[in-house]
Amino acid sequence: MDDAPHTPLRSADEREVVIRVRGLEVGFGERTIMKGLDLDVYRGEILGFVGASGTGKSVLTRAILGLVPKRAGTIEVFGEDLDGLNPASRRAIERRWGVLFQHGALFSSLTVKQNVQVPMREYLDMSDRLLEELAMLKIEMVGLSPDAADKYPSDLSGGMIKRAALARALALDPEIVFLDEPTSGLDPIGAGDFDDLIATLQKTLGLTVFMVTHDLDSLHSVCDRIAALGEGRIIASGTIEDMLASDHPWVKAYFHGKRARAVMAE
Ligand SMILES: Nc1ncnc2c1ncn2[C@@H]1O[C@H](COP(=O)(O)OP(=O)(O)OP(=O)(O)O)[C@@H](O)[C@H]1O
Repeated sequence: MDDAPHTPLRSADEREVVIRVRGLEVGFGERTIMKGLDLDVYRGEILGFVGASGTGKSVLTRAILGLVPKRAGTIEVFGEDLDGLNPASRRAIERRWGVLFQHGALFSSLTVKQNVQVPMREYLDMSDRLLEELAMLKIEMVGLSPDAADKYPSDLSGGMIKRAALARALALDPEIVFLDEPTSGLDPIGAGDFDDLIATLQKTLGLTVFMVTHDLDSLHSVCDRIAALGEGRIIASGTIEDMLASDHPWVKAYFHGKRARAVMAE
């Protein structure tokens, strides 16, 4: 195993790049979902990832996480090429990210606290007392009351499930969190509260957040940068102002559409 400290990847303007994707190609059978896709994610930013339904936002997220195979290209996380890692180094990288999948994906037979403890039990060797304390800390961190800890997912509201899933994603103090449509299914107030929570955690913990979202409110209120996926690659990226200035027809329709205008007017 290569234990030498890695020199962080830097962008041209000296920002640290925590995820670098180059020339990525992913497909299933005869279908190519993305090809020649390049993307940089910078440390400490909230990157909102948009694109029409079915363009491959979840597939890209899963490809970065190593859950779907790629046909070509490189994916570097924290400066390490994920293809070149032995299993121990790979686990060490995985410990440094947390994931909130689209539907929360909590284990229904486990309580909230037990769900939060799953990654802790897998990666950490600690006493039951410490596991208990750490899990309660994460539950509190996402704004759930202590009595939610012993509830089962079926006893929780949609917003509480998202928070519990976020607590589990934060279980190992990750540097990056991947959120796949975290506000889908929440009412606007619940979605706004969740956005505020993400923004607070990003500031207090210095998290890098990779967030797939259709939620224009989230894009406006919490994202530092936005990347749009279409035609199997990144068709536009930058601040909300950059997106508003884009000539790409889909980006234009999305950011200047009726719903976008309503959000801008708020
Ligand atoms: N395991 C798989 N096998 C075959 N096709 C797949 C697989 N996973 C995803 N796809 C296909 O890849 C395409 C992209 O799917 P993906 O879920 O990434 O879209 P998305 O941009 O996240 O969409 P949405 O916004 O609706 O969630 C879809 O056409 C989907 O059917």
